Amino acid sequence: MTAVPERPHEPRSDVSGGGPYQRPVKPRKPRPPRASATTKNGGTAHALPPKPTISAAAAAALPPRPPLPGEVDEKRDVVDRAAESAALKAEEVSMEDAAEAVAQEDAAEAVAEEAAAEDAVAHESVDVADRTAAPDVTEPEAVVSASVAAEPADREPEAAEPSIDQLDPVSPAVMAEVIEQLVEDAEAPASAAPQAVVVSGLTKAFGQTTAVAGIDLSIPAGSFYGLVGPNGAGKTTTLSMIAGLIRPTSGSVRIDGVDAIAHPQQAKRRLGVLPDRLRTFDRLTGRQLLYYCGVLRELSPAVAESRTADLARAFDLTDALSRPVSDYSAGMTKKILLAGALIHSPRVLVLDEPFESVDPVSSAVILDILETYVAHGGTVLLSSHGMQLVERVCSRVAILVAGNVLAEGTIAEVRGESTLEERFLQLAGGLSDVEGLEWLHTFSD
Ligand SMILES: Nc1ncnc2c1ncn2[C@@H]1O[C@H](COP(=O)(O)OP(=O)(O)OP(=O)(O)O)[C@@H](O)[C@H]1O
Repeated sequence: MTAVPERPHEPRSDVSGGGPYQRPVKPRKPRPPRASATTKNGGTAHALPPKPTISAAAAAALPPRPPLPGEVDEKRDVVDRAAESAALKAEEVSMEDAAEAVAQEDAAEAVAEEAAAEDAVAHESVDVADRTAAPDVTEPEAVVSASVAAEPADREPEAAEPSIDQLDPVSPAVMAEVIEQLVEDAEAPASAAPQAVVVSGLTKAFGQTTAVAGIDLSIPAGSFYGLVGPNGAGKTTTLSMIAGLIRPTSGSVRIDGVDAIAHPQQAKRRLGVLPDRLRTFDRLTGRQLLYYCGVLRELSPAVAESRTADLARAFDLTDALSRPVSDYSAGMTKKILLAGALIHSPRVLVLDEPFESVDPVSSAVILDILETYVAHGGTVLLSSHGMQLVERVCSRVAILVAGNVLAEGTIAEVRGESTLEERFLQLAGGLSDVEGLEWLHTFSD
């Protein structure tokens, strides 16, 4: 609730008893008919007259405007917004405040009537008197009316868009509060970048084995994110939970804002997945496999066929498309499955060891495809044992050891003064003890 500043009342004796009161000389105009309008808070209120007609004495009976925010050296646009907000706040003042404002208007009206009686000008009407008699005078708009009445007589003519000088006065305390909030908003950092994948407290236990021990990860949209760790650290388990291939023991996974556990189908629509173990429908030919990957992801048959040809060309698999996938090499199988993960152009790619077994030429092609995909807003989350590759292509990395995230951040943050590999070795426990293998040097033949 906002208090309207108290306004001193002009004693009537000043007007009628030969005091300093001077009768206004400004000619009064007939009052224009009132129009009805709907207020912002749903009530019906009369629109303000274009310019209130009030005597100079009545105006003098009301206090001067409070200082405007521009006087405290705020930025002009902040001030404009503050003034607008303050005007809105002024509409929200209570009924008592409105009544008080009306009482002040009454005083102004009495002054004007007194002057009119003295003048014996019967045809002159005092505009404010009519307004006070209006039944909706306690509507919030009425407060604004009273405020307008307090404007100095030499104000510029009202424009369609009021200038800052024409805005209604509000309490300095309210104004200060609004300004403070606006300045806070202006200084607040831009909202954080959207996250493609967010996992919280993610845990997976296989019997007595805790593969993933309650990890938190946030993967920004449009980033190339690396998950590294020694064998058995929990990388595949983590990626499998994110991809919806296995159910977490506890914790949550959100894909592009979708709760992947509550709404797995919606989440999976946004994902392209290259699983670790290359289990697939390997009795199908490469062409059939890609076609079915496409139509299962709701592509039309024509689009699925066309993209199959594009991907086969990119991955150098065109000649192999007619052969059963069971006949493919490990690297070829990896590539056809990667093509299958890409065919529906998902927002997020979850790739478990995408470069494992892939020759350098194909690796370069895959990298090129993925970097372009990320440059266009896609997100890649991959696991890899290739520290140099991760260091080169990823923007962020997490080091997972024994189911826990031991380091996470940008590549520079995680590696510090060392290389990523050195940092990895420090966190993963360094080189294992090779003592006890002397027998290996005594050849059996
Ligand atoms: N289906 C399963 N049943 C039982 N234990 C499992 C299963 N899958 C994984 N584990 C165990 O969970 C732990 C993490 O395995 P995971 O495959 O996630 O590790 P990883 O980091 O991917 O290892 P690598 O680098 O060797 O692929 C291991 O101890 C593993 O034995």
